[in-house]
Amino acid sequence: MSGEYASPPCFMHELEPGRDHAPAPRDAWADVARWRQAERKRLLDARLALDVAARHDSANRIAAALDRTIGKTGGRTVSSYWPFRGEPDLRNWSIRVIERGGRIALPVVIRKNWPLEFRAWTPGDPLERGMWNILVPARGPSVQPDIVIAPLVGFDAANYRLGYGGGFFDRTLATLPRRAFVIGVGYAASRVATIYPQPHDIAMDAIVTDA
Ligand SMILES: Nc1nc2c(c(=O)[nH]1)N(C=O)[C@@H](CNc1ccc(C(=O)N[C@@H](CCC(=O)O)C(=O)O)cc1)CN2
Ligand SMILES: Nc1ncnc2c1ncn2[C@@H]1O[C@H](COP(=O)(O)OP(=O)(O)OP(=O)(O)O)[C@@H](O)[C@H]1O
Repeated sequence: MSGEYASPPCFMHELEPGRDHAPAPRDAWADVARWRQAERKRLLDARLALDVAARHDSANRIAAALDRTIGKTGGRTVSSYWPFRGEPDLRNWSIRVIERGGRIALPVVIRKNWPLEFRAWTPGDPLERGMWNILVPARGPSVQPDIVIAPLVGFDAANYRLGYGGGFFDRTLATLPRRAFVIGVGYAASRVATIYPQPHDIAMDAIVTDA
């Protein structure tokens, strides 16, 4: 199901045609935040309804598309992710990156409202349960990725990403000491017309899906 017909945030009715200037929406962010919350739920429910075979097939297509988008990963550090809540499983792809001479890092939540840390990971390294029970490397150096893969709940035509709502990737990308190439990864069915981007939202350099 596509997201094209989802209802817009409440303030949209204020943008009447024929006005020479639209009034500044009152507390537009509160309306957008409410809309995003409902949209996340709709998109996550749709994603969790996919069966295992469909998800597996999608992950393979995404892995192939990532290879085309990134090219050679030898000598480069790629931030991947440990999948949860129906995200495409890129763990085998991540291992292949290492086999081809690249490095893999995984994002670690240090605390809420704080940038993520990226921690180096190779197969066999011990993992522990971090925030929201996501598995993260138990130790290992903090590294700066050249390429950041940001799993998405939704995305739009201008490459803006909707995540779980913690603001972690936006906060992290805003403070990276060195610019990275940022790729939003998810299912083609997670596309919406717009996520109503806000000043804090940072567009992805590319979106990779199973389409
Ligand atoms: N696999 C994976 N790992 C990841 C991310 C991700 O998107 N995918 N992250 C990408 O950022 C970070 C974790 N971000 C998360 C942000 C919010 C929630 C979450 O469940 N939030 C609650 C609401 C909490 C609140 O608003 O206070 C919820 O939805 O019920 C989970 C993970 C780091 N690791
Ligand atoms: N650079 C930033 N500095 C301070 N606050 C930020 C920054 N980026 C995002 N936030 C805050 O984070 C909150 C969540 O933002 P948003 O709805 O865009 O989350 P999201 O992109 O879906 O989440 P995530 O990146 O964790 O997957 C908002 O309240 C927003 O103001």
